[in-house]
Amino acid sequence: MKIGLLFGSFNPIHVGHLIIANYMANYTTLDKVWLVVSPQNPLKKYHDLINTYDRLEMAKLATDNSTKLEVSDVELRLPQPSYTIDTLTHLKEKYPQHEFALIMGSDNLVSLPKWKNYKLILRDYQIYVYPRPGYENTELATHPSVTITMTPLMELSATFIRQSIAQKKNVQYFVPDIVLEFIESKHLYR
Ligand SMILES: Nc1ncnc2c1ncn2[C@@H]1O[C@H](COP(=O)(O)OP(=O)(O)OP(=O)(O)O)[C@@H](O)[C@H]1O
Ligand SMILES: O=C(O)c1ccc[n+]([C@@H]2O[C@H](COP(=O)([O-])O)[C@@H](O)[C@H]2O)c1
Repeated sequence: MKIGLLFGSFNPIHVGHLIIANYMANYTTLDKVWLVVSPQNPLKKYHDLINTYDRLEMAKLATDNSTKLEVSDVELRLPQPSYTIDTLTHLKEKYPQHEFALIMGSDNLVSLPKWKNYKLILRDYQIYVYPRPGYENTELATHPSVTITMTPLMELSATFIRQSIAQKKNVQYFVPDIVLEFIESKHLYR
């Protein structure tokens, strides 16, 4: 099977993530998309990063009724911070029957040269990129491993959702109802 990997902190998962993942699983040659929950992003310093298990649980709840989206906890068992090349190497060994590809926004394609062993990533993996406003121009866009898609976008971020919850704003529809129920029941991001 050809599996697209969408890496993220998912702090929390929101409809922006789900729209991208579902588009990639249905409108490209990918068969499935795995949302890989990163315990610690190597390039981000959070002060409000909640427990990895709660982030994982919300991602699972959000994708429970999908046949094409799955959640992977593989990075919980790997050294931190989570370097994508290391996770890819691990997955390739563990699932030799699958072909793995990467999914990322054009913002990440611009910063890809800062990632660990990025040349190896480009050499060995296909990358499906969705455009993000302000990040249209990067020479990597024409790299043979890169496919630029026409994904519909929803400019929403987990940062905005966390801040909104802290300000007691109603974030219904930014996250699936079941995720909102989880956040409220555990008093997250207050
Ligand atoms: N609204 C969105 N549309 C498209 N891609 C998104 C959107 N929000 C996040 N992404 C992408 O999803 C992946 C996982 O993102 P991440 O979990 O860091 O979410 P985030 O909303 O950007 O979080 P934060 O605001 O906490 O930094 C990243 O590749 C990121 O670029
Ligand atoms: O491997 C790296 O060097 C590397 C550097 C920065 C980010 N990443 C991965 O990219 C994912 C999305 O990053 P971000 O900054 O858009 O949230 C993150 O969860 C990491 O798995 C990976």
